[in-house]
Amino acid sequence: MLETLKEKVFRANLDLVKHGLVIFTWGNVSAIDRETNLVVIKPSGVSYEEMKAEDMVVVDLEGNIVEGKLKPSSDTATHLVLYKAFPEIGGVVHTHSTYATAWAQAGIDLPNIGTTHADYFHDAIPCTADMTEAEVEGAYELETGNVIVKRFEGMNPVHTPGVLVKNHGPFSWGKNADDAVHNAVVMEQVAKMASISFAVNPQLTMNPLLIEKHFNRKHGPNAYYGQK
Ligand SMILES: O=C(CO)[C@@H](O)[C@H](O)COP(=O)(O)O
Repeated sequence: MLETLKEKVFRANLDLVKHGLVIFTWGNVSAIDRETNLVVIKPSGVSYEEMKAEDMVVVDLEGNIVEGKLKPSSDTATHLVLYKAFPEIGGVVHTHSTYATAWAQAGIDLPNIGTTHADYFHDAIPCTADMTEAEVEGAYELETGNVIVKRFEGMNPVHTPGVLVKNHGPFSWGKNADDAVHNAVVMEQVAKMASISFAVNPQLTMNPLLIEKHFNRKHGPNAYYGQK
């Protein structure tokens, strides 16, 4: 079932390697079929070199395996929370990419201080709060999703398609798996740029007019970037 989506999710997982976002098996991509509400996700702990499209696992929104010989990603419950909370999204990515993870470990929001950031993320990329003992000792991956959703109260997940899970790493999302991977690559790049910028000048500023200009030129009703 969902063979086409399995192939897309498989290719998207390989793109994490292509773009230098993962070491070993440190990452995962999923996508949802909104007609059936079934999610396709990579198997846990399988090297990208050995992975095949038919290894992708199909689960329902409660995490039950609907099809697949292998165990789904250990982060599956987090992906599922995001699909339930953000009906606009179609794909989710988690990595331990170096610079975005470093910001997550630093425990602060990744500020919007450049047009590269503003082209894809309207706001600062938020960092979640510390997880409580109950959250860590409980259904950890489920609670990881819950702390992301709590951090996004009052925020638009389409305008800011990513988050830094404190002391863990980045999650990104998009309209499909490829879009989620694209946003994961941008998150890593703008985290790297911000790290260098702050090292050069800790007193950074950003023109709010540039944020609106750059975000709106790629998003929304009057977008004009590319061949639109
Ligand atoms: O965050 C982690 C581990 O801390 C995970 O992202 C793994 O690094 C990938 O796990 P699988 O998807 O292979 O289960």
